[in-house]
Amino acid sequence: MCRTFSKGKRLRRTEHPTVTALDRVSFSVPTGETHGILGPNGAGKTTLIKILSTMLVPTSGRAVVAGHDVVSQTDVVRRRIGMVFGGDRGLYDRISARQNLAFWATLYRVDPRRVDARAAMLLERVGLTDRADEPVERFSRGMRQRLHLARGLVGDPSVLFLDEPTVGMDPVAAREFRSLVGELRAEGRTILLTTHDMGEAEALCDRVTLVDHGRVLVTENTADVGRTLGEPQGIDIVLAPHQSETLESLSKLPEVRSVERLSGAHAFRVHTEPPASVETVMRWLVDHGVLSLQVRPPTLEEVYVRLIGKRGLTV
Ligand SMILES: Nc1ncnc2c1ncn2[C@@H]1O[C@H](COP(=O)(O)OP(=O)(O)OP(=O)(O)O)[C@@H](O)[C@H]1O
Repeated sequence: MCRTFSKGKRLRRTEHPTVTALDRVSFSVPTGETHGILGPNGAGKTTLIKILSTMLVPTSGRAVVAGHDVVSQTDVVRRRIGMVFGGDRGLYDRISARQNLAFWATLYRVDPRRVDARAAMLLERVGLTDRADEPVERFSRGMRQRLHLARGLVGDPSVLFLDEPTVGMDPVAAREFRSLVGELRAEGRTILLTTHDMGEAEALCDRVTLVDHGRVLVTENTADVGRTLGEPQGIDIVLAPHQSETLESLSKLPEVRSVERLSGAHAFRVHTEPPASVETVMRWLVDHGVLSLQVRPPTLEEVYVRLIGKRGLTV
């Protein structure tokens, strides 16, 4: 699937400057999977979600959601999906949480006799029953996001799109939100999540797709993505208090890229390069009396930074 946008004003009749937001993107998500779409600003994540949720049409190619084509079967797709955006879009501030949900339930053609019960059930589910009748403008970011999630669930969707749902939330609110997403995942809903938070992707996603410049770089199990790409593993070590010289010599080994201090006392993470040098460094550590050591796969963040990091801060 591809999607281009026209860029700025047309210069001459024949010229159509375009920006390619999605370039031959292809991947599939099995029913019941929580799938993360990761990539830097401008990679094409929102464009992808907009196409899959029928808000945009692809320039070429096709997309199927819940078994239905997003362009030719838009109405069916819309009845099966829910959307949750991060940020301030999509809620009416001056009316209450309950009124917001009743409004959306009506738009989703919920039976009018069941609208109140559905709103009450969703408010309970996202922990907002006590504040249900207050105007949304008084809500914190975390409460707004939980209301967003309730809104996304109004049509009881089998497929849920979450576009940076925890952006701007404090860590406690984000954790509560993730636990709600975990419950939805356990119910067997299919979830497509975009996020810049690698910890969030690691905690929630069965598989991830990394995109950059509108292209898919890799689709892989979250836990295996580093190994699949041959990313270097790390070695977590704990040194005895008298081993400061060992640490110094370790840092100077040609196979050691960096040594990172961990939170525990005398705990460090050794990053090796190339990947095959893990064994050499392990042997060196054992020979130098380091008894607490454990090889661990690269984190998603490490994989991301190595694949995309060089341009991760540019658009
Ligand atoms: N309506 C539009 N008109 C013109 N260009 C657009 C439009 N929407 C997106 N683009 C361009 O398409 C590319 C992909 O944008 P998109 O918003 O999908 O990226 P993203 O990965 O969601 O970024 P972010 O993480 O910042 O939200 C960018 O170059 C962007 O400028």
